[in-house]
Amino acid sequence: DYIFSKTAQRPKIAIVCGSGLGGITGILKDPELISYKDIPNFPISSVPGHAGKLVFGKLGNKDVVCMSGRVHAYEGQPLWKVTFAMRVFDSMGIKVVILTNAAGGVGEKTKEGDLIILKDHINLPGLCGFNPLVGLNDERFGARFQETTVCYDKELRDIALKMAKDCKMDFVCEGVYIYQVGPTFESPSEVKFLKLIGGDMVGMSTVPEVVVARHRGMRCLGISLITNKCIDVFDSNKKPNHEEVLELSKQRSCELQKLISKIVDAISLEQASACGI
Ligand SMILES: O=P(O)(O)O[C@@H]1C[C@H](O)[C@@H](CO)O1
Ligand SMILES: Nc1nc2[nH]cnc2c(=O)[nH]1
Repeated sequence: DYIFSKTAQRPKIAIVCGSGLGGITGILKDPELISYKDIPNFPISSVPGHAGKLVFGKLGNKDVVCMSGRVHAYEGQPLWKVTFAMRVFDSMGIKVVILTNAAGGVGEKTKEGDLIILKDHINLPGLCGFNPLVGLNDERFGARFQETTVCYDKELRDIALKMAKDCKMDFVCEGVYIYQVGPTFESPSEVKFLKLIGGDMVGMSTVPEVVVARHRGMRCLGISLITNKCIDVFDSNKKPNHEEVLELSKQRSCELQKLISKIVDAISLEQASACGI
């Protein structure tokens, strides 16, 4: 109610901006900003590169809302707060959520600067009991047992790959994202393990949000920017750090904005509602 009292825009598409990836808010037409701190109960990020505002506006010919800044579990927030925005989006009538993140490349398939469309994820903490759907379930908001066979909408993934091909972006492909809570970056042995279990990239966000968004029936598309290669050799002098993550995000932000704009243009919202999702 608070959000709708502040804007007359009624978007059906939400975009969650990962670390340093909030630049897309700068290309929205007729932007209207709402600070997280003014929205009742909305959690505020403490991480550099996560601004803390909802920005409504037009991307091409469609209304969207961008979440510039997200909270992560490693900030000490419970998962219901980490995923709170998904419940807000659902009550606003959002049908499609595009989630971006900065991630470390795990396998040979990824290199710095690649944009990887999430084909699937491994919810490592979820498998060990740290899942946003743990707790009493209110059937009005989704089933007790949520299936996760296709978390990342096939039609949206195909659109993303086609748009990347049309734009000759040869650094875009699909991959599997592993969620770990953080805030530690991975040790070399952990990287070997992540590779072994089938991950292409690893990050500290997105998956809890997607689990809740799917529980609410919203269609999801995930895009990882590979900001660094995870280090799987012992005694390396190279160390991952948040500054290099933000630097790479800055360098690739134009391409990511272009890709998201094309995807949003190509999304058919009519088709989405015709499928009942
Ligand atoms: O919000 P995202 O997943 O883009 O943020 C990543 C994970 C950590 O928050 C941070 C590490 O540099 O970037
Ligand atoms: N877990 C994790 N998250 C990241 N976000 C950006 N780079 C990384 C990384 O190497 N590991």
